[in-house]
Amino acid sequence: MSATITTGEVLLEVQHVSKVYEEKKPQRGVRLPVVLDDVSLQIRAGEFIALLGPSGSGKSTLLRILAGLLNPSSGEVLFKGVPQYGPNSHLAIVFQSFALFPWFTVLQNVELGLQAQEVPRTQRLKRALSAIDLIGLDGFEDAYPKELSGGMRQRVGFARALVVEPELLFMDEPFSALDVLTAANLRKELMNLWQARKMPTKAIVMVTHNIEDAVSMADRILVLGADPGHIRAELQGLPITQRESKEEAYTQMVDLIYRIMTSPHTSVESLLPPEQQKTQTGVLQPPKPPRPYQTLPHVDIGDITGLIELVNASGGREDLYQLGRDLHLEVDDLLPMVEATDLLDLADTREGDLILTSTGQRFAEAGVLEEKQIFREQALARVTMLRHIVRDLQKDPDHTVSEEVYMDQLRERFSDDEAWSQLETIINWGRYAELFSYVEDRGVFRLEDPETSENTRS
Ligand SMILES: Nc1ncnc2c1ncn2[C@@H]1O[C@H](COP(=O)(O)OP(=O)(O)OP(=O)(O)O)[C@@H](O)[C@H]1O
Repeated sequence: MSATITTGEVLLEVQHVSKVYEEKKPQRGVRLPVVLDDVSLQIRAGEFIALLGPSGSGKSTLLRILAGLLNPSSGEVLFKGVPQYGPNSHLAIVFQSFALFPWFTVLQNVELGLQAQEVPRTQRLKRALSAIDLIGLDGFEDAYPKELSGGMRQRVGFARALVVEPELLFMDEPFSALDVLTAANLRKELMNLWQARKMPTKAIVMVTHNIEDAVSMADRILVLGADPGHIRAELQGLPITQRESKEEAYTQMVDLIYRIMTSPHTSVESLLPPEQQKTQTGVLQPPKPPRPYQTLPHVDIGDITGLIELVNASGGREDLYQLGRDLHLEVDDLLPMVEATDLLDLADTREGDLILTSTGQRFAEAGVLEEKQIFREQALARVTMLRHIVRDLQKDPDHTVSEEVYMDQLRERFSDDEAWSQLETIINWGRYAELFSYVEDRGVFRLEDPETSENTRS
């Protein structure tokens, strides 16, 4: 699927790119997950693109493939129509973690960007000083990174990227390690430089977790979906004059993206207001069908309880965007919690709202013991592997079963890491529901009281 809503010269593109991370030592029976599946994207001169998507949807992988830091497993990367292999010298990246050398000064860190290009010493110095000046670091040339605040360090990150005068600037969550005010300040300055064309960069691509960053900065917003990673929706950004939180169009756009991201299995088209369906969107992919097996969101019970209680306090229905704000959570952190409440049939999502079911309402109003009882009933009814573990424990003469039995099943469906995470969530939920105990050093599940758990037999 290709970009369709912008018109400048195509600088960089990926065509039908897929990615599977090969293991150094492949293990038999372990499934290698497809991280990106048939992604095509064009980056055009003059545009600022934001890549949004749930955690694990492959945003950083896509950015690294575009930058030539990672090879796709299939598909092509083209720079101005020419196939690319290896790092692209026409672009620079700013990372979340700043990635500065602590033993070099600000000036030396910025100059480093030019050393690889073999720019003569005097020119290097001139260009580094001018990048330092541009990004507001004047006076800090001789300081070491440890003497600088997070915001100033990230400025060094920007100066080091801009000193090479890249045609494309990539940013991987550039503001997420900064406090709110510092991030807002740097964001504003960057946008001023970009909009006033004070930097030589022709296009910017930013990976972000923050919907508001995307809406306030980007000309085009790509929302990735997961399992496997793909471009789910392409939305035209707002005109610059409407990119402020007091504007109605801004609130509507943020709300729409929230709705898209919190409804991973709903067609984006059905979430769009009719007037937007034709005018403001490009590619809209039908949702990937849910996996034919269950995937548990990794969420603590306390978070599920807190979310349900908060929605109950708002009368049993609350806007997801508002919930994210109340809980100070990015959509990526809210999404697994919403999925968990949906999986346990405690709440449903509809039109961007989270609505408690009658069981969810009972759960919110219950005391601790009853809450646990409801959780146990819901978990047994809805979580297949928990039900299987309890059934196997009841059948076993010692009421003990090894975790390996379930890890073998999980490894057939998930990567090794994800299989362990799935098991960990099953253990947490099962322990809370008092369905079994888990003996960590032996890696076994045990039925504490086979008599009382008789009623859980399925
Ligand atoms: N070097 C690697 N080797 C193996 N798997 C990897 C590697 N890097 C990333 N992955 C896996 O690829 C998937 C996508 O990761 P990626 O970091 O691209 O996603 P993302 O959308 O940027 O996630 P996040 O928002 O959490 O940073 C994840 O499941 C991750 O575990």
